[in-house]
Amino acid sequence: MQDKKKRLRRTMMFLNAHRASLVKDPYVYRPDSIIFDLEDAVSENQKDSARIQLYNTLKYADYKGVERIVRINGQDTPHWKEDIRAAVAGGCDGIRIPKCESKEDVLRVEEWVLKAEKEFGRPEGSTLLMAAIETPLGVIRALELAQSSPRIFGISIGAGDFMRTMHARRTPDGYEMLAARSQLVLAARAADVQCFDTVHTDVDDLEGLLRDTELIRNMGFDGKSVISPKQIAPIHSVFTPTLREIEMAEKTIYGVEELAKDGVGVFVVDGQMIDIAMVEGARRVIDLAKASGVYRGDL
Ligand SMILES: CC(=O)SCCNC(=O)CCNC(=O)[C@H](O)C(C)(C)COP(=O)(O)OP(=O)(O)OC[C@H]1O[C@@H](n2cnc3c(N)ncnc32)[C@H](O)[C@@H]1OP(=O)(O)O
Ligand SMILES: O=C([O-])CC(=O)C(=O)O
Ligand SMILES: [Mg+2]
Repeated sequence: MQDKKKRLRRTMMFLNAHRASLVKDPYVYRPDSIIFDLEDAVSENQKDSARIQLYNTLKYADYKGVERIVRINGQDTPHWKEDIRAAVAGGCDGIRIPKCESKEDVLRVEEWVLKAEKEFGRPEGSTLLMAAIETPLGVIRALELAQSSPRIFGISIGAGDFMRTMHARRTPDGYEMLAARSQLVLAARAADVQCFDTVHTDVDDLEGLLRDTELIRNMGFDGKSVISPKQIAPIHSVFTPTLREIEMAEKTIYGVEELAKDGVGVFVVDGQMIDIAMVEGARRVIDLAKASGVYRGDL
């Protein structure tokens, strides 16, 4: 469970669960996770057929190890309980709960997930949850949501609904998102769960996508939702440690190990002061490099 919760999720690609052309083989684009959307990408009169298509896809398509998450409809709709049954019966890895505002929003979903696990003979507790935060109240209660259930592996910010409910406007610099992003990443780190950024809706704006991704990676986010395969490679490039970062991490780990024997606690590598406090960050760089498949060293 802990391994599943902590897996690499640099990109989580949304797709409309109703569109056969999208669900048939999206794993070929190698996102870290797929999010089958039953919520806003599916029109009201297609909800039932989207759910049936979702069940069949989860049950019969081999996604070659790519994680399969389902975004259910909101709890103010008549759909969410059936969404959970279809997702769990099909064997999804996790459920994304939209527009979360309180612990109860998560606990209600958890109750129905457990019922479905029992009904369809899935291992109890195996379906993970993530809380999507998309309103001011949700942002203020980010820590409560991040700590709401042992099934929670992460929280995410959704800019579309957040801008709507804040009466705010998106700008290229993203200042209007700064308070929410900061609050989310603080809550996620405090609760030891992952943190994901919102989608970049302009699929042709590579420059803006890279700027946003650099920003959220520097803030401590673990990944970003995407809406198009075009967005996967640029985001992975930002989240994959560079050769220089890997070399510096190795020098830090080996250096602290070696010099500690001689009673040296602080030293300089390439003009940079290194001390014991930097080892944890260096190990994280190596772990991310390993998970991203670019590490060739012995650590
Ligand atoms: C604010 C929110 O709530 S966001 C979450 C809900 N939104 C979504 O789920 C939208 C997901 N994205 C999509 O549906 C589509 O990318 C759209 C509608 C935005 C654009 O669709 P298109 O115009 O077909 O995109 P485009 O021409 O770039 O597609 C190129 C290829 O990538 C595929 N593709 C595009 N988006 C996706 C996707 N999300 N998942 C898998 N494959 C995709 C297309 O099928 C196409 O494949 P092909 O060349 O084999 O035919
Ligand atoms: O969570 C996301 O990025 C997509 C979404 O629902 C929103 O922006 O409202
Ligand atoms: Mg939304």
